[in-house]
Amino acid sequence: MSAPTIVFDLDGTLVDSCPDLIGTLSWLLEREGLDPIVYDEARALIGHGIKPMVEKALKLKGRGESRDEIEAVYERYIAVYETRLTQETRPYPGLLAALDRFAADGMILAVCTNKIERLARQLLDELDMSRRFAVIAGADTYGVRKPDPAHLLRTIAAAGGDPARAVMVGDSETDIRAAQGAGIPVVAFSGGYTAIPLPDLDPTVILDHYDGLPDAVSRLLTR
Ligand SMILES: O=C(O)COP(=O)(O)O
Ligand SMILES: [Mg+2]
Repeated sequence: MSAPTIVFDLDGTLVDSCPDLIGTLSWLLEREGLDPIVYDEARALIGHGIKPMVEKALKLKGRGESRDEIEAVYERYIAVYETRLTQETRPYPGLLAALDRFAADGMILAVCTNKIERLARQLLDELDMSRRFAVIAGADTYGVRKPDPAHLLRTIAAAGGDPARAVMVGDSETDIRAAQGAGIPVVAFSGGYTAIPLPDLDPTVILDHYDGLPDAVSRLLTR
C-alpha cells in the first residue's frame, strides 16, 4: 500500500501571496492609466491563474476587449511579478510545522496549482520549500487545470500516490471542485481567497488554522 498523499494548492493555501499578487496588479493598473482596484475585490480574482486574474481586472475597468491586449498586459504583469514573488509572500502560520509532521510520518506531499509551473517552483525555491514536495504541478504541466479533476489525479500519479489514500488542501472553488470530481476528501483553509463562501462549496472540512491540519488529515484518511 502506498503512503498517503497530501496535495496542496499554492496561493492562499501554502502561502499568503495576496500582497505580491495584488501589489503587482495595482502597479499594472496604474501603468495602464486605469483606476485602482479595491483590495477585497482583487482578492476574489485569485484562484484561476494569473491570466484570468489580469483579464477580469481589465474587464472590471472597461478594458481587455481583444486577446492581443490581454496577452500584452499579462506579459507586462509577469515581467514585474517574477521579480517580487516573495517580497511579502510567506507561508501561513503553523504550515511548516504541519509539513514537518507529515514528512516524519512518511507521507507524500505534492503541489497542484493554477500558477504556471515555472513561477510556482521559483516562488517555493525562494522560500526554501520546494524540497518538501515530490511533485509541483502547475496549470501548464499537464495541459489541464483545476477545477478539472485530472489536474489533481495526474499530480497524485506523478508523486507515486494512490487517489484512494489522498487528501486535497485548498482555499477556493477550483480546489474543492477538483477534489470532489476526483472523489478525494478536501480540507478548505479559511485563511485564503475565495469568491464563494466556503460552506456553499461543501468541502469535507473547513479549517481556520494549520495547527489543526495533522488531526484533520488523519481523520480523513481513516474514515
Ligand atoms: O494564481 C492563481 O490565481 C491561482 O493559484 P492557486 O491555484 O495556487 O490558488
Ligand atoms: Mg488558491
